[in-house]
Amino acid sequence: MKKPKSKQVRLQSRNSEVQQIELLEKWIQFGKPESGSNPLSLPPLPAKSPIGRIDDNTYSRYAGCFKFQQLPISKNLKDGLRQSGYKNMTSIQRASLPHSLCGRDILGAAKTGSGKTLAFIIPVLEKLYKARWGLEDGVGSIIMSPTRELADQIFGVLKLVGKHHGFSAGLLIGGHEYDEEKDHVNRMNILICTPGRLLKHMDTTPNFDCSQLQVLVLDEADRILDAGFKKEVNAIISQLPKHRQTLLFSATQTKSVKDLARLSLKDPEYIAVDEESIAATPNRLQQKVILVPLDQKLDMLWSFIKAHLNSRIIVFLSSCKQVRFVYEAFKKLRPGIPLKCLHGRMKQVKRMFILQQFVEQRSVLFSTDVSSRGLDFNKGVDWVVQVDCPDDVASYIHRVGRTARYDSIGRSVLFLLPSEMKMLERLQEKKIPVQFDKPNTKRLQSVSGLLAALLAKYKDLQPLAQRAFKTYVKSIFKQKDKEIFDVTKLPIDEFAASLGLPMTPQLRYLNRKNDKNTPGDSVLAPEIPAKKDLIRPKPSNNLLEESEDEETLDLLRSKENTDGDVAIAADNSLPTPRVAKKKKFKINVDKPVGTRHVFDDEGNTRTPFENIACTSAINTALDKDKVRERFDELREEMKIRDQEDKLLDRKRRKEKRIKEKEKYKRARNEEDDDEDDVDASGSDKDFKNVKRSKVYFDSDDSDGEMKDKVALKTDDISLAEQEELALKLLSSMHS
Ligand SMILES: Nc1ncnc2c1ncn2[C@@H]1O[C@H](COP(=O)(O)OP(=O)(O)OP(=O)(O)O)[C@@H](O)[C@H]1O
Repeated sequence: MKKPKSKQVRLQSRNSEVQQIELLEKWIQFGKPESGSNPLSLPPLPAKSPIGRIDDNTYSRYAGCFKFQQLPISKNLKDGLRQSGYKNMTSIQRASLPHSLCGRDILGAAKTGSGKTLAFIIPVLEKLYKARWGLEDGVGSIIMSPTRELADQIFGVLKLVGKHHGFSAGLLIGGHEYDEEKDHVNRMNILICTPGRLLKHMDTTPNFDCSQLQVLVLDEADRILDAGFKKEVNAIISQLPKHRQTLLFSATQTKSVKDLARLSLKDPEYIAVDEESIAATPNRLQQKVILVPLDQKLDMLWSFIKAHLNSRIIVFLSSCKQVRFVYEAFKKLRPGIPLKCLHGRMKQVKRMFILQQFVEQRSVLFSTDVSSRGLDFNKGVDWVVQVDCPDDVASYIHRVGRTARYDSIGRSVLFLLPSEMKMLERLQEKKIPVQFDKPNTKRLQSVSGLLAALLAKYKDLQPLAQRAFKTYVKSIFKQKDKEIFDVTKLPIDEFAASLGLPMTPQLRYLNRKNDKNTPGDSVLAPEIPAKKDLIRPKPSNNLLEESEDEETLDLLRSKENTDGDVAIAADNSLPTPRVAKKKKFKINVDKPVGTRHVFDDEGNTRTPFENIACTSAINTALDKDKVRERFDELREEMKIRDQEDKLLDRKRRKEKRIKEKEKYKRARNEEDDDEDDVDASGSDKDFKNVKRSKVYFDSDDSDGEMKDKVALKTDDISLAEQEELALKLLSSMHS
């Protein structure tokens, strides 16, 4: 067991810490680079020149130095860096650290894989060290990342290089136990978080206080500051003190004055180390663009995977649904290399597990843009394959940046449709050295036939293929950049066939009525049951495991579906599961639904009412008008009661829906508060909508049930009452 330090030893170490901080402060002040200067333009320090204090008033130069050991940073950090294998600084570290260590705000841009993480972790640790920050001081620094995986990775680097510092650090991301975080968050000095989760703590954790914040870091700053996170980030910033150091880093930096004004940066240093460089992407990255018709994309991908069975490959597709279909279908075709998939709808634990497996094993990872930013697979990715065109050049840069990191080599290939060739121009305009090639079709292996057979064999795959088809076309339809993404130029039918679909699902928003292959509305009309008559049974298959409910609901509640076309029409190619809705029970006083029959003297059946009313009438010669009058009265009475019942029913349904919504909100807050933190570019936005629709659907469903119950109840009451009233009527007539 470690012996507790004696009072004297503690005093000594405190004194030496104070002295070290004093020395560091003086050293930093002495060699402070001019604001706006570029430390990269300075010559390196002569070999074997002294480091730190030279004499009483002179210190060594640190701006322009090459080694971490030459920086005015604490011994603890130097030890941490050395033990983690970091010796020489990368360009972005050399350019930014002399400024950030002086406490200046930084707006840093450098290529992917160039070491930006250390460029912000070092000033964070040093600022708190020099302020002698302790447990009781609370949150001293916040590091925000757009995705959970990236936050986790930053946390790992912080733990590694900061292990000799005594700061407490916490990872606040969705998918973690919120209550556990809540208990510890107030004792954390450094928080690494996604915006949604941080805001949640700001809003709900008692005594959560960031008023003493010293340093705010936004990694992938352009992403965090874009529209997807705007609300959260504005709310967070409004709760942070203005007097702080702010560091913004990204490979594709924002220079928008509006964005920077939101952050109240003070004379920030603009550090763009690669501005002069020929390429905006890593030098050791070989980049290819190939022209692939839409209906050959999967053939090309399959052939590519078969030709690179001993590689680590990331395949980017545009949506979760694309990812799931291609992953499931290719898995069944067994290419001879492990396949994995990653998207924003997966549970956090599973996401982390998949990433871990991908690092450990040569495999193919099918992914959405959730893994396009910041992730550093330490064993290296051999290939980045972009099957679907990225939204823009920035997205391209981040995707290809998953390979060729630091000093390793890497290769990437982008599939472009003939209609997307404008993207090639855009890449070239941004100094991205891509080599354009025509694909080698001789080695192309066609999989569409195999996919069709798979779809016929595995019914689970059919809905996946349909969704992949529809989501892809819709994503192109929704793209703003029509110069690149033109849905009218897509060979829709060929594309559907290439996924193995026997018929092209209908896409009404494309107005393809005249298309031979896609039956128009009028042709489809008799085939399609009205939406109200359909209840899609929940698919019971293991392919639709995680978040399948949401997907099913998404399908049911998608815009297309609410418009009453796509989901149903699309199923024209498949046997549409039709389940008639339960009939609503209605009370008809004129024709009671009572099942009890009595027989008259001639053996004719009579309903209870007839029996009571008519027979009595015959026997007692009742006044028929009086009877009719009384019946009318009763009918009116029934109507009023029916009305009351309906109101009561509506009120109950409303209350139930509110309860459901509240329950959902609570659950959503706890589990997925930072859907926003994951890739707002589609997949995770989808997720939000889907989750929402789940609740509405659930409540609708239960409403449906309730309606039936109420109707049955009304029926029960009315039958009983009918009898009771009839008896009353009898007695009144007798009297
Ligand atoms: N000074 C250094 N010496 C050696 N390796 C380094 C150094 N700095 C960073 N690295 C390594 O380089 C790799 C990329 O670093 P990092 O993840 O910080 O890049 P990045 O610029 O943030 O990339 P991205 O833009 O994709 O987020 C990591 O594996 C990291 O360990």
